[in-house]
Amino acid sequence: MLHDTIAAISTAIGEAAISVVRVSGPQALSVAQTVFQAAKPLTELKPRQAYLVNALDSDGGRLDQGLLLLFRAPASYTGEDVVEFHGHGGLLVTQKLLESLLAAGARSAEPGEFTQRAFLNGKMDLTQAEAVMDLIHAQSTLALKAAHEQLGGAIGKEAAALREELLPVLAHVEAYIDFPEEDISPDTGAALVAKMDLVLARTRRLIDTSEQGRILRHGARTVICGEPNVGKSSLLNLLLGFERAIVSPTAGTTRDTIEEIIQVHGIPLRLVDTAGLRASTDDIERVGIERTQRELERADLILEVVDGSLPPASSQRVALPPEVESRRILILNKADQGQHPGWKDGVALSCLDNTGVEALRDAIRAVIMSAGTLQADHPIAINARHKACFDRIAIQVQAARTALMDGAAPEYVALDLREALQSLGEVVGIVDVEQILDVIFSSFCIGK
Ligand SMILES: Nc1nc2c(c(=O)[nH]1)N(C=O)[C@@H](CNc1ccc(C(=O)N[C@@H](CCC(=O)O)C(=O)O)cc1)CN2
Ligand SMILES: Nc1nc2c(ncn2[C@@H]2O[C@H](COP(=O)(O)OP(=O)(O)OP(=O)(O)O)[C@@H](O)[C@H]2O)c(=O)[nH]1
Ligand SMILES: [Mg+2]
Repeated sequence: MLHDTIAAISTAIGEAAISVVRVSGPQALSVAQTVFQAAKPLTELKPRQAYLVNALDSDGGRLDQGLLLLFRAPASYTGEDVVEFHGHGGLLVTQKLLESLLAAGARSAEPGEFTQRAFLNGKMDLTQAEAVMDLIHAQSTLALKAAHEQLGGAIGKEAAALREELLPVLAHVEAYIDFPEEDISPDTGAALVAKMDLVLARTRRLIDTSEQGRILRHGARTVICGEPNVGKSSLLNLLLGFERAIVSPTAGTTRDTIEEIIQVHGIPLRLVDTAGLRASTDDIERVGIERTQRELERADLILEVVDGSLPPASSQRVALPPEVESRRILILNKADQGQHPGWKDGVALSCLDNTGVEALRDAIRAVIMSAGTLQADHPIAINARHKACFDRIAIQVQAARTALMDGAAPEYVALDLREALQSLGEVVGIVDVEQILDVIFSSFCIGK
């Protein structure tokens, strides 16, 4: 079990109005007793009630005055005794407070260790612990919604439901192991196959949400491309709302790709501004252009910018493979200079006077939504770790199904089913998690 007591600064490091330092573990109250001066011994204070106390530094000198909040195990975030101090948000005062708690016997918490303890103490399953970080990292409304859903246990419930479907199948098959003289009858076999098919369909539906998960967690890969000088960097700056990329009348200004995350109608986009596409003899520019080509191949969305005031010419257009055509939006920039009548479609826009941006946002949403990967009404979005587990589950259930259909011995069918159940346990962290815990929690913030 967890015998030591951990402490960390749980708010961002920097000057702020308030900062929170927290302690969790069996000695949380005794450690805090050394550091905080309250009217009564901490054990006599009411849990979950704020008290104004003095905080002392490690030499016993006055350090800060702030609010103390305590939680008694198991009714806390971590499931352990927890003491929080909400002090003045100064860099030095907060750091000294942590040192004082460490001197009083707490150990510095590792990244994610509070949430890891919440998981280890059964306060949440592994998918919920992961959702805590998704929630903190969310950069769009839809990502936030999916994180809330997962934090509420949506993926854990799906895993539990699949387990409930699979367990009776396994029990049934195992019953035949004990009676080797009896074969599984065709009727029973068909019923078991039907149940496995249900599990397979449900598993595949979950796997299908991993693309949505990728977009919500990392943003839809959006490439701004076009000839030099058409206004690609101006468009990036316009969508971002600040001057991120250098804009200049010199063609070939942008050489390297520039990436930023923005939100359009609740959808996160990882926006990539690229080097203008043209035949170039400049080595550096050529590398930039090759990079653009690679980005185009893996893009979820392509914003192709042309100067709409000029007549359409093939040199203006970016040659794209047909399969990405449905993901392209043609943007006729420089609408302030008038639109050449030769352009038949496209979204007219002016980076100079800000017109056409709303139409572009709508077009972006339409393209992303029509790809079918994002579903606003289906906020479940599994991550790469979940996908690896569900992929295995699908393979294992499929193998059990094939074995059963082929009349294999029930032992073999049972083996595959047990593996599938094992993988289901991994999703929520019931089994086999020791090695993955460090990987998951090390990506957390300290103090979370
Ligand atoms: N000050 C502060 N704010 C915070 C947190 C925190 O730890 N401290 N949280 C964390 O990072 C989040 C809130 N999450 C929390 C989740 C459960 C419990 C808790 O005390 N659970 C008990 C009692 C539940 C109840 O009374 O309904 C339990 O689960 O038994 C506390 C915070 C965000 N805001
Ligand atoms: N009139 C007008 N000028 C624009 C508009 N958008 C951009 N420009 C100008 O066009 C020039 C090129 O803009 P950039 O955004 O640097 O173009 P780019 O496509 O990123 O160019 P490269 O990085 O060289 O490929 C600059 O002088 C901009 O001020 C617009 O909507 N109207
Ligand atoms: Mg540029």
